[in-house]
Amino acid sequence: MSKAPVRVAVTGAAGQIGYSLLFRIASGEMLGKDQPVILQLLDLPHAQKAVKGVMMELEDCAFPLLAGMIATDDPNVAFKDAKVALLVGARPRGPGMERKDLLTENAKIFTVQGAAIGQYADPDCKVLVVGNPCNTNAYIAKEVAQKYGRVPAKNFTGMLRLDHNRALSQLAAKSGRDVSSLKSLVVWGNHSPTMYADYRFVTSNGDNVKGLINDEAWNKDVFLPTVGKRGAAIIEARGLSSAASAANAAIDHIHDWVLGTNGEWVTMGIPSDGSYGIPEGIIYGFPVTTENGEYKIVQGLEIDAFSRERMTHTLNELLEEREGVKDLLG
Ligand SMILES: NC(=O)c1ccc[n+]([C@@H]2O[C@H](COP(=O)([O-])OP(=O)(O)OC[C@H]3O[C@@H](n4cnc5c(N)ncnc54)[C@H](O)[C@@H]3O)[C@@H](O)[C@H]2O)c1
Ligand SMILES: O=C(O)C[C@H](O)C(=O)O
Repeated sequence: MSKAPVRVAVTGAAGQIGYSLLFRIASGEMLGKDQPVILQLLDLPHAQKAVKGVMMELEDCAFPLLAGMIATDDPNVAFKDAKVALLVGARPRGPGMERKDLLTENAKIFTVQGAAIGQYADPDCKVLVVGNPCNTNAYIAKEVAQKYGRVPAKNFTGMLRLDHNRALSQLAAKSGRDVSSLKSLVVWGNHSPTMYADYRFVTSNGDNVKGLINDEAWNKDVFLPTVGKRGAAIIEARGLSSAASAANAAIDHIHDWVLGTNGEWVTMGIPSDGSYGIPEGIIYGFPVTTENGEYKIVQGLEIDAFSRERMTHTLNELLEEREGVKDLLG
């Protein structure tokens, strides 16, 4: 018997990430090749015509798993009964900006959408915030949604997966090992240049990759800055922020959360439970494994002095961002 369709809400549906994302969701790459989906597309009133154009293209793909779609400018309609919500719609940064420069402009979007999710989404809705600064926007949506007591705080996540994937590619290139052989990477903290891509535990076919590379200066002077500043490098090269790779990371994040990682680690930005000394509730990149639709933080990792310093640095930035949105949360 075929499965019942799952409602997937996507905001910013007329944007550049939306254009890479929607076709892959509809083709089954996110929730599985046997899972029909109904797309609930949110964008601003002036973008509705463009959303209709994207829907025409989706129709023209004749995806067998696309069981329906709606377009709306009303968050309460877009999130109704959604089991997955991808919060992409927000202003992207331009050259010379940091992601946190978007905070005041984009933060209000996530108070409205957090309230809509809290009231109307499926109580088990899995929420991924992509719009920047994504950790703090996820924090805002989570806090606002908690006022309604329906969708639990743990369901609000931010996207660190693009950083994780970027780091994997850099490590594969440096070590000469296949990207698919690399296991146990984590990117701690904020989706910003302060993030800490920690390759100390990475293995490839049983070999420790840090040992294989054996070049501490490369870690500090090349790897960490390359991963941390990759978003800016793409803006500089393309004149626009990353889109296809961001959509790909969103697909990976939800795919693994829903369908499981078979014991392997991925990085998710999740509300801290206090693990590794990160204050409870902050949305922070952690190593997780997932099973049956639930994530679990990988525990017991040794945190050396260098790592602690980097983890605290990125935490401090998140604490500052939280302070910056305090008034919005009342
Ligand atoms: N977390 C990450 O790794 C990551 C990666 C890439 C981009 N991003 C962020 O994703 C966001 C979207 O990027 P993009 O390139 O698709 O931008 P874009 O400008 O191409 O598209 C954004 C879309 O969002 C819509 N929008 C704006 N406000 C909205 C609202 N309140 N409700 C619904 N829709 C709204 C716009 O009309 C537009 O269609 C940006 O904030 C960008 O910085 C995050
Ligand atoms: O860097 C940006 O502003 C876009 C995105 O967050 C990225 O990392 O590519």
